[in-house]
Amino acid sequence: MNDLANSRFLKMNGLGNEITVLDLRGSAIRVSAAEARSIAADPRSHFDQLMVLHDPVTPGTDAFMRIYNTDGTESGACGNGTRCVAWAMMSDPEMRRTGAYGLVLETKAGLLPVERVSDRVFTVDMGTPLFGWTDIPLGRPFPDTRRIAVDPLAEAPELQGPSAVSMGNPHAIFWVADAASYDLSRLGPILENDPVFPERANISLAQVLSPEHILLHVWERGAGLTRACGSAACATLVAAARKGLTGRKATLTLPGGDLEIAWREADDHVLMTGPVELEHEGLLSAALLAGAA
Ligand SMILES: N[C@@H](CCC[C@H](N)C(=O)O)C(=O)O
Repeated sequence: MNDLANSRFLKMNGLGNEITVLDLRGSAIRVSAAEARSIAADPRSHFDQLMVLHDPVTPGTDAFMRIYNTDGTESGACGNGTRCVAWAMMSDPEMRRTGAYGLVLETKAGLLPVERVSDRVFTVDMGTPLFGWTDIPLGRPFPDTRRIAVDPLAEAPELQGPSAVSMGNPHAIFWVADAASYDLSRLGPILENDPVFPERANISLAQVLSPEHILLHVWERGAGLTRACGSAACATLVAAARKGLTGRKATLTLPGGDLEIAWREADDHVLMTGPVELEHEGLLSAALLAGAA
């Protein structure tokens, strides 16, 4: 029997970004890429991101999170998933609970302090954005990552000069006049795999509506078209502010709803505020996991 078979999971979402939460604290079990893909293959536990909780590593933190995409690859950041984990750790009756109003989560990319704003609304301190071409990373030097170059697409040659940002994961933001007019499910996989992104990238189409409001459609690396992406919203606000298109605070409207993003002047940290929803709980399918190497 697979170690994960019949483990309890929570199926949640952050603005429709599908999140499955699995609590492995207190055990030495690790999820393999094949197991993550099996969990994603079951409609009950399907996810854009699987958030796996492990015992804390850094003193003063509440848990270490490993974040898996649908294709089994791992990411250093997931804003919507981090809010879901915070709700689960503070409110799920069967989880070992911690932090009534706030906690600190850790990923391979750093620390993420979270505060509860109301029952199902949380603010995550997503940390400091990085703009250096080696930090993002990009495959070749760009002195100014507010505008980089990708291979032109035959069907949308105007998609050029994206901004590139790391929020603990790589993001490319294309500035467009009408985000909804593009077929991102066709263009996303090509742009995600452009040779300029050696670790691939999350692809955003951003339409600036005003200095306080951006419309955003996101193709997620390793997961595909999603209804929302928290780290993309943070990366987009920061990139827009650096280009002088917005101030340091804006509402980001995604297909799943709104996120409030603020880029704090005092320490350059990006704060993301948004809701979470619990859909159902369940037990991981033993039959599907039996097929995972
Ligand atoms: N949905 C997430 C980001 C997901 C991570 C991404 N696909 C990656 O591989 O970096 C969010 O809400 O931030």
